[in-house]
Amino acid sequence: MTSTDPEQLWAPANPESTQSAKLAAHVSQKYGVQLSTYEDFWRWSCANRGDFWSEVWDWEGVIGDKGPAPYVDESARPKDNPKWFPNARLNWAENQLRNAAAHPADVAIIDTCEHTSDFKPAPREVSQKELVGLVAQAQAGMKAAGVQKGHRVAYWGGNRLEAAVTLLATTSLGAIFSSAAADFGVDGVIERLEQIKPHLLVVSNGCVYNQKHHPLLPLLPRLFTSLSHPPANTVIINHLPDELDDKVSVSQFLEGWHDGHTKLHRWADFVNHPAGVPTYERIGFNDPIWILFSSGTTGKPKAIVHRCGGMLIDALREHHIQGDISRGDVFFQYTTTGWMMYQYLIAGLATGATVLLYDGSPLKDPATCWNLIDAHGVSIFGTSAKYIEMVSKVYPDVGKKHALARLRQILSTGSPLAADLFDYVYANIKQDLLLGSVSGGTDICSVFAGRCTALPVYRGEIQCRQLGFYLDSTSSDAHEIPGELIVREAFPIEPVGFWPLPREYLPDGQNIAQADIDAAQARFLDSYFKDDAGNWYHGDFVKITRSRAGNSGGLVFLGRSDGVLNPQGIRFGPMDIYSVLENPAFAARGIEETLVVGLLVDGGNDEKVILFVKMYDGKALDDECLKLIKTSIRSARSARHVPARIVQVSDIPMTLTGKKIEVPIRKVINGAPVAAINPATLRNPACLQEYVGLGEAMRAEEGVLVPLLQ
Ligand SMILES: CC(=O)CC(=O)O
Repeated sequence: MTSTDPEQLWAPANPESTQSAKLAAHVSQKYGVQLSTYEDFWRWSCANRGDFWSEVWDWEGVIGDKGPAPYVDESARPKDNPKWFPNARLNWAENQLRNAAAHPADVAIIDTCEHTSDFKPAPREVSQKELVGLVAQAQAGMKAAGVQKGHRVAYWGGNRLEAAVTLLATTSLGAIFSSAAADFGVDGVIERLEQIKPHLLVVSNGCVYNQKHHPLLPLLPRLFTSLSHPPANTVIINHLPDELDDKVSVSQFLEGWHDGHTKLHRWADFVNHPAGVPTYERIGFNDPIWILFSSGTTGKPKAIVHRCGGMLIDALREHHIQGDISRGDVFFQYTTTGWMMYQYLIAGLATGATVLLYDGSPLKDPATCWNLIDAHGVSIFGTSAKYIEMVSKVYPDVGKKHALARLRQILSTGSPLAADLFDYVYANIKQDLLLGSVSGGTDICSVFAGRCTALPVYRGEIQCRQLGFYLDSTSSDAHEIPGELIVREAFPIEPVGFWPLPREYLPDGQNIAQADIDAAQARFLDSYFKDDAGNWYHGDFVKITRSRAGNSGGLVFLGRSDGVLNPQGIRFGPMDIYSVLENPAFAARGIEETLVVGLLVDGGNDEKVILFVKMYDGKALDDECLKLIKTSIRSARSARHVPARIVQVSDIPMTLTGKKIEVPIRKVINGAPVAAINPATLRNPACLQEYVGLGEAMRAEEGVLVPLLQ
C-alpha cells in the first residue's frame, strides 16, 4: 500500500470460499498452473479464452451440447468477431428455467409495481413451476401466431411478469426478443420496430409512474399506421384495470380498432393454452437472441444483436462466478425493459435465485426500493449511480430507517459512482456489504468491469476487470494513466452485428436488401474498431490502477472517451467534475444536474470547459454558489479543472436511458446543427434549442467567427 492508494472500504470475510476462488483452484489443478490471486486467474482467462469459457460452461452445468474443442480461434482479433463454440446447441430459456425440476416450489419471480390511490395490486409471487407453466402457455400462443426461430417478438411496456414470460417464451422458440420501456415515446418505438419488423408485438395497456397512470393504448393507432410492416399479431396486456381510466379500456380499443393488418388479442386469450412444460428449440451459440438499441443520439438507434450462448454463459460468469448469486438469494435490479439491465436481471434466474421485478418510479416515494428490500429479503440490489446520488440527497438515512437484514451487495451502474457516494453508502446505508460499481453497457449487454466477491472494495474504484475480458486502456501498461477503454482479445459477448444481420442468420430475410445488410455491418465495424490491431473500442475514458490485493487493477471511469476535455493540454473526463458536484452539499444549494463540455477556441487548438447547471425549481445560480463550485473543483482537482464558464440552463438533455449527452452537446455549442441529434432518442429534446443559442452567444464572445464543428 502506498500513500496514494485509495482507502479500502470493505473486504470479503472468506475470499477462498467464493465461486471465483473455487473455480481458480479447479483450473489450477486441471491445467497444472498456479493461480494464486484473482489477477493470476484473470490473466489466465484472457490468455486461454477457449479453455476459460469452456470451464465456465462446465462449472455452471449449462444444459445443451458444447460440441468439441476448439471453442474459438485463439488467433482471431475482436474485429474478426470469431464464432464461439461453433458446434454447440443450447437454449437460453431452458437454462433460465432449469431450476424448476429440482425446486418447483421456489419463488422464481416476485412481480411488484408502483401504486396509486385507486390501484394497489399485491405483489405476485410466481413459483418456478408456475413460471414454467406460464412460459409454456405463452409459447403455445406464439406458435399459434406462427412465431418461429429467427422471427422478432417485440415487447413495449413495464417491467412486469408478462414481459419476463414473453422474453422466455420468445427465446424458448429460438426467436429474437426486443423490448421498449413504457416511457419510450411512440416515435422512439416506431424507429425501433421499423428496423426489426417484429412478427408479434406484446404491449401493455399502461403503467404507473410517479403515481400517475400512463396509458399506452392511445398511442397504438399511430404506431400501427406508421410501420411499413405492422406486426401480424398484437397482444395487449391489462396491466392497468379497464375501469381505472376510460382512456385505457382494452375492450373499447379491441372493438374500435380494425386496420386489417395487425390482429389484436388480449393476453388472457393469447395464453389460454394448457400449462405444462414448453419445448425448447436448441440453437447455435452464435445465433441471435435479442436486439438492443443503443442510446446513440445521431442517426437511427443502433440495433445491436446479441448472441445466445454468449448471453447465457457470460451472465452465469457474472452472477454466479463473480457475484456468488445462487438459490436462496433475492436479486432486485431496478430497471425498465428499455435498458440492458433488464436482460441482466432476468438472467439471474439461471442461478436459482428469486428475481424481484419492480415497475414504477424508484424515487417518487424514496423509501420504495428499501421497503421492497426489507419486505422481500433482497440480498442483491442493483441500481444506478444517479439513484444513489439522489437518495443521498432526498432520503439520506436509509440505514436508520430500514433493517436491510439480508442485503449483502449493492450494485451501481449507468454512470461512474463518485468516490463520495462510496463513503455515503458505507456510512449511511450499510457497512457490511459489497458495493460494486459495474460497467459494460448495451453494446455487450453485460458488465466487463465490475464486482468480484473475492476482492476488497476500494473507494471510488470498480473492483476489477472481469474474467475472460482482456480490458485495457490505450495508455496500456502505463497504469494509472487515463486512456480509452479497449478490449485486446476476442470475447464471446461481442454482438453478432447490427440488424439486419448477414443472411446466414436471417430465416425470413429474403425481403431484406443486401445494401441494408452491408450498411448495418459497416456501421458495426465503424462503431467499435479504429486501430490496426483490431481491438474493441468501448467509447469510455478510463484509468486502470496498479494491481492491489491481487485485483487485476481497479478501474476509474472518467466519462465517454469522445467527451474527453482537453483545456490547455490537460486531459480529463467530465466525471472529474461531476464527481465533485454530485454531493449533497451542492444539492442543498439547489443544483439538480450538470453537464460539462468543451468549447473550441483558438481555431480548434484549445478548448474552454463549460459547465451547464440545472437548478431545482425556484433556485438560482447565485454568486455564492458559483464560488463554491469553483473552489470545490479547484481543491478537489486543480485550478486547470475549473470551468471557464458556468451557465445556468433550464434542462440537461438526457437519453431515454438517462445518460447525459456530452458529445452531441459539445458539437452543438461548437456550431453543428441541432438537426443531427435524433430527438426520439432523448427524454427532453425540447431543451436542445437553448444550447444552440448559448453556443452562438459563447462563440461570439470568444471571437469564434466560423463554427468549428459540423
Ligand atoms: C452495465 C452498464 O454499463 C449499464 C449502462 O451504463 O448502460
